Amino acid sequence: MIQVDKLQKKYKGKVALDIADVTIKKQEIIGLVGNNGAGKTTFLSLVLDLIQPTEGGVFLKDKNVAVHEDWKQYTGSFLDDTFLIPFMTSYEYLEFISKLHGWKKGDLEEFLEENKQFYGDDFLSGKKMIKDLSKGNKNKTGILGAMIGSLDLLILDEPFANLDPTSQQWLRIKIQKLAEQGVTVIVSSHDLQHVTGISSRIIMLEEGVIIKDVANTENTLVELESYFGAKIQEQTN
Ligand SMILES: Nc1ncnc2c1ncn2[C@@H]1O[C@H](COP(=O)(O)OP(=O)(O)OP(=O)(O)O)[C@@H](O)[C@H]1O
Repeated sequence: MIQVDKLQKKYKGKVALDIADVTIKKQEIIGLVGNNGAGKTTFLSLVLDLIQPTEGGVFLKDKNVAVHEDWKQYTGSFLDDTFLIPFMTSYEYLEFISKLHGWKKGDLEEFLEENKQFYGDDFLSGKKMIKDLSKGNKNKTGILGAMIGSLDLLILDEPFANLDPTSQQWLRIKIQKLAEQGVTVIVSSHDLQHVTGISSRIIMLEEGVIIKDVANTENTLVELESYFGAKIQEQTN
């Protein structure tokens, strides 16, 4: 599904990301972890062709994302508020995205009915523009927008942040269901509980380099917590 080939991104000569080679298979749920500045968003931005690599490339279904556009048809993503349209209501935004994917009104209504536990009654029927929504409801709008279309790949940056506990649980179940249906998922998160709760594989970045790439097992959460905990010791010593 995803092939990363000698991917490097430098900002003013300083390496932000340097990944020699990574393959992500269909239906994997990748939990991308790492401290602030580790390179997670840089990696996701390169996969989504939002920034240009200094070297190498990302291939989705064997096609370089920087050269071909096919991947846009089957890739849903939400990295941050810049993906939203601030002067639209949530419904207008989702309707806009659904039209881009060739959905009819009935398709959107069905999608909303299927996912209605994720949003409150007044969330989609309200007249509030996205710019006036709470941070959590903005995130819900972006996450729902990312799930519209014939998804083969879903990419979410910090999706659990600002969501209430019920919505966080809903999202965990939803991501796992999507993977069961054949979707490949990459979730970047600082929330180790959530990320190990859903992922099949954990990739850890540090200073732009992959330092861990392991199957997620029952011990992974404890291992990650002790790894990041040890950083405090290193900093205080
Ligand atoms: N536009 C930019 N110009 C210069 N440096 C940048 C730019 N974007 C990112 N960087 C640098 O690249 C490195 C990786 O940043 P990135 O945002 O990918 O990290 P991250 O793991 O997503 O961090 P966080 O957890 O804080 O979101 C950091 O050193 C950051 O300062």
